[in-house]
Amino acid sequence: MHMMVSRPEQWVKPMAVAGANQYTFHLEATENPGALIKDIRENGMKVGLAIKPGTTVEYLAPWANQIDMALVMTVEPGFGGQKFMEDMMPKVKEVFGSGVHWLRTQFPSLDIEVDGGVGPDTIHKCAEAGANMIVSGSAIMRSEDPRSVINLLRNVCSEAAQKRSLDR
Ligand SMILES: O=C(CO)[C@H](O)[C@H](O)COP(=O)(O)O
Repeated sequence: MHMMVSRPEQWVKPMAVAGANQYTFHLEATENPGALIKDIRENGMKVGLAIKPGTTVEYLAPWANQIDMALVMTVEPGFGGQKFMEDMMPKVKEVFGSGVHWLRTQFPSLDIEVDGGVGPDTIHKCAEAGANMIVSGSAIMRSEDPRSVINLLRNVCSEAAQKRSLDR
């Protein structure tokens, strides 16, 4: 579950009771991420931690060893159909030339999800940066052939992951 809500603390137990196996909350929405991570684990769920475009990845990094998935939003949260923000990709990967390496390099086994504006035109950027989980709404729902779009998105991510593991 991606809980795009304020006060995410209040929904942990209800979501666990409803059968959720992962609870993703927004870093910006809580004053105590550590306590919330502990509570989610104690309720038997995996932990996802999301950051909005305006939040730098340095705020997420201290929690990266305690979570299962980092979610880098590539649009402002709110609604589907927005334009993919390519300038979020350095949060996932390396900024060429600067020597700064981010999530995929520092946390090779972390699940990294991108959400917003992801489709056939933008998936290569996400996959090459190192995202291995994606959310895609409009690109699939507005397609005349959703199945082929899903297959394409899946294949591009798998091939990039395979290439990364061979390069290591
Ligand atoms: O919930 C979202 C933003 O708040 C998602 O980005 C959205 O549902 C994904 O849709 P799209 O692929 O059209 O960006």
